Amino acid sequence: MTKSAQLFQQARRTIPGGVNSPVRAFAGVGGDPVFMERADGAYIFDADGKAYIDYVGSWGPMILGHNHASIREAVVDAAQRGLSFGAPTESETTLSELVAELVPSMEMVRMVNSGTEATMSAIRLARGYSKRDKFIKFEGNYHGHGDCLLVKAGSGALTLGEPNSPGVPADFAKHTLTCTYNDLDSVRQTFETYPDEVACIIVEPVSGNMNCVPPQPGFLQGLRALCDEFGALLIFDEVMTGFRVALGGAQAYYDVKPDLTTLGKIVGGGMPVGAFGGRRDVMEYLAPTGPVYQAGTLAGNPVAMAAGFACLSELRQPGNHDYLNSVTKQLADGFKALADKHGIPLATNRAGAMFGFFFTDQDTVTCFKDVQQCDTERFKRFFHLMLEQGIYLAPSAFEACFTCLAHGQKEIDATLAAADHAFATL
Ligand SMILES: Cc1ncc(COP(=O)(O)O)c(CN[C@@H](CN)CCC(=O)O)c1O
Repeated sequence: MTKSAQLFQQARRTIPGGVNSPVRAFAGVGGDPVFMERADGAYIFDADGKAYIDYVGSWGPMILGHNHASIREAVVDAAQRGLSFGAPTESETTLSELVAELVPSMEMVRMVNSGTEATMSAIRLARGYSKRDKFIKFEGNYHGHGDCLLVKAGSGALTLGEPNSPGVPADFAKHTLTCTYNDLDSVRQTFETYPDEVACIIVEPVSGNMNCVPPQPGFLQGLRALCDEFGALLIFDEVMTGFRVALGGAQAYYDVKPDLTTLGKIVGGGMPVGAFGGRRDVMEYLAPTGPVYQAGTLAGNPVAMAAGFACLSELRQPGNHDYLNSVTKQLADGFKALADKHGIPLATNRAGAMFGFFFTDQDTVTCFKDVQQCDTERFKRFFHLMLEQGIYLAPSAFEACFTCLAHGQKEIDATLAAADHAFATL
């Protein structure tokens, strides 16, 4: 028995499913999860010492590559002054100012501990500010596990086939209105059905939780116009796309300005950080300046702030996003060319430093229903063929692949060689 298998057997005795987040459990691909022990650059190493080229990157945060010296040194330096004070520190202002500089729509920022906290808080703020109860989300979008958000969610919930999670009272779900991604008519119809009741739209400006599905031309601009027409706030959930699709996020890439933005993952550089922010008049409605309550013991933790600041300071260096885009294009185009070579129907999507591939003969994949028609059984076989060859993809057909600055030509060539073999063997 491998050490990873032993660790999994032991973990399941005290941790549900042996994991602290369901998508890690390999339920979407079958087999047992691989226990990892360390990571460096583009590589992650399992408990048995096997190396993998990593395209999960801790589900997005590791855009510099693992164990980056500037983040590690910042964390060690901050930790030497104490881990947490429960009092304001300069480090929170320093990171908030950097976020506001890189994402100008975020005039004010509140730090939290996860993407889920960011989205649930942003929705509460939008509801409090607008004095409206309903909000619009999209099928296949995932915004964390807040009760009102686990309605036709993507990501883990989709993989586990329980889009409407038990434990969410119907009264919570009834105010969540679900529309079709890339379908502005479905949004207009919903607004017209509830003309003065919709507080906000929350959207992944590039979907990454039904695998990678970018917005069709005009979709995000249309959501902006509909929110303005019906007096709702537009929330971009950039937990995944923030600083990844472009340095300024998907809102910079597509030039659409939301009222609120949620962040996670990269903003913490691998430490537990989420954030939400936006228009000053809206954000000042938040306690203690306003009546909408939100709080957190470890929010703005100085060690985590140091990690996030180091990560963004490094990432913003000139040329980095051009490099990430070129790596992502090479991989997506390479997968497509190799699938064609082997007569495997495959569609690919990409946006900035994220990409996805779908086993389907559809020309395009633009919404949840398109994704549902894809061959997930073929994905499972492909996933394991790649894992055996030392390529660590997201263990779900409904997750995107993430590139990082440590992915060099050697890693790209090795990944495409492994894909060539996997496509030939499918
Ligand atoms: C767009 C978007 N919004 C919110 C979240 C929730 O963030 P967290 O609470 O997991 O930090 C996420 C989390 N993403 C998943 C993977 N797609 C995290 C992985 C996991 O659940 O373990 C997200 O992608």
